[in-house]
Amino acid sequence: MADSAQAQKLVYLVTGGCGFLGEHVVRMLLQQEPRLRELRIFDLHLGPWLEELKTGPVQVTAIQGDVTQAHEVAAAVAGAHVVIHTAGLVDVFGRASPETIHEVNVQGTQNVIEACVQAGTQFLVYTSSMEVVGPNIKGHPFYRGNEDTPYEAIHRHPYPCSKALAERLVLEANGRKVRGGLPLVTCALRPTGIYGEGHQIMRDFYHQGLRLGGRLFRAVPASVEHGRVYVGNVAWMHVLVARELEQRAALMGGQVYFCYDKSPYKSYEDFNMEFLGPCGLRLVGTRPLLPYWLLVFLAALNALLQWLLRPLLLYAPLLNPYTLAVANTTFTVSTNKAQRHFGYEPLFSWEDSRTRTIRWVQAMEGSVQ
Ligand SMILES: NC(=O)C1=CN([C@@H]2O[C@H](COP(=O)(O)OP(=O)(O)OC[C@H]3O[C@@H](n4cnc5c(N)ncnc54)[C@H](O)[C@@H]3O)[C@@H](O)[C@H]2O)C=CC1
Ligand SMILES: C[C@H](CCCC(C)(C)O)[C@H]1CC[C@H]2[C@@H]3[C@H](O)CC4=CC(=O)CC[C@]4(C)[C@H]3CC[C@]12C
Repeated sequence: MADSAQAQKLVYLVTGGCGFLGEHVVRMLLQQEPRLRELRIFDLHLGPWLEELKTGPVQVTAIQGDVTQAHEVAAAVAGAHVVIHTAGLVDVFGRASPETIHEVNVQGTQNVIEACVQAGTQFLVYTSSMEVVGPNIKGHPFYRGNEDTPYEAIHRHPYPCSKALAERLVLEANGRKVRGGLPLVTCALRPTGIYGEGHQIMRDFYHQGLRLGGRLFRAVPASVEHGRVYVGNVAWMHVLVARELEQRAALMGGQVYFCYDKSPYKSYEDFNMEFLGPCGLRLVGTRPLLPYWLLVFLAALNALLQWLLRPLLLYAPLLNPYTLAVANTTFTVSTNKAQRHFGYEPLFSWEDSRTRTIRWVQAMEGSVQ
């Protein structure tokens, strides 16, 4: 794939290319992959920003489609050299049913794999998640762990269950013969909590803080550490993996990689304050304002209300037993596997990542709904 005769010859498909991560992957590919001839962006909802990309040297093809529809996926994959599958239903708040989450995340991924096999597409990069590992339902900490750290991964929530199943499908598909007889080469990337421009939960916290007079109230002890990674670095890692898969198929095929960078380990809330603080918000309390037992009670109450109200309306607050457990469990990654296997170094320093995210939050001020 790398020789110069193939300059500007490659066709890439990015599923979920209009999502938070997907948009960064799309823009990163256009900046960092000189061999691109055509970039296909497949998503349930296409963004208007795609129009501006269509004037460049690379053919940008927007495809409105649904990963649960095998024929739509097959049509999008036909003729592609590489597929980056980021599309997924990211729902830990109970907005979608467990069946829908399974259908999109698991069946959708199976459809992508089958489409690659049928079309003769040899390289598949899958966006998995740290949630495939944990935190588990027992709340065991994962402290500075790497891809080989033993951890009891037990899930009940539909989102991590679906990501774990989908990741397994992708890894098991490595080596399958695609049309033409060559082996499929697959790889799964596991971001920790992604942040950066376009991050919906950061947006929600910002607006909540504004509504509360510039304050947010601490709910999680500062001692609980969370792994976070800048969206630009996650996108860069996808681009690099896609680029290196052919040359290093024997090493990288069937492997998982955590997505990491130099972002500091902090609690979820303290980390968010790195951006929201310079935008005028304050985190009140050095300890959680409410005792943990009360949060557990409120989370359970929210779950009950969600269930009771479901026939009438969708009640999906941030606090539920699952998000409380995740937010209260240390999960941090310390690894250099991506660096060893394909030379990954973060493209954005922590200072750059922080500045970019702050600028994005500040730009929102003018457009507060
Ligand atoms: N946001 C985070 O912190 C993390 C996200 N991930 C994974 O990264 C991937 C991208 O997540 P985000 O960008 O945060 O979410 P997102 O919701 O912003 O993006 C997902 C995209 O997939 C599209 N999509 C959903 N259902 C679809 C369907 N049936 N057919 C076609 N497209 C569909 C959506 O329209 C959206 O554009 C997901 O696979 C998620 O599991 C992994 C770790 C952390
Ligand atoms: C919503 C949580 C923060 C609010 C907690 C409360 C209500 C007590 O104040 C978020 C805390 C941790 C987040 C998750 C984490 O970053 C890992 C994730 C990985 C993914 O693949 C998807 C998203 C998420 C599950 C993320 C979701 C929000 C949190 C639970």
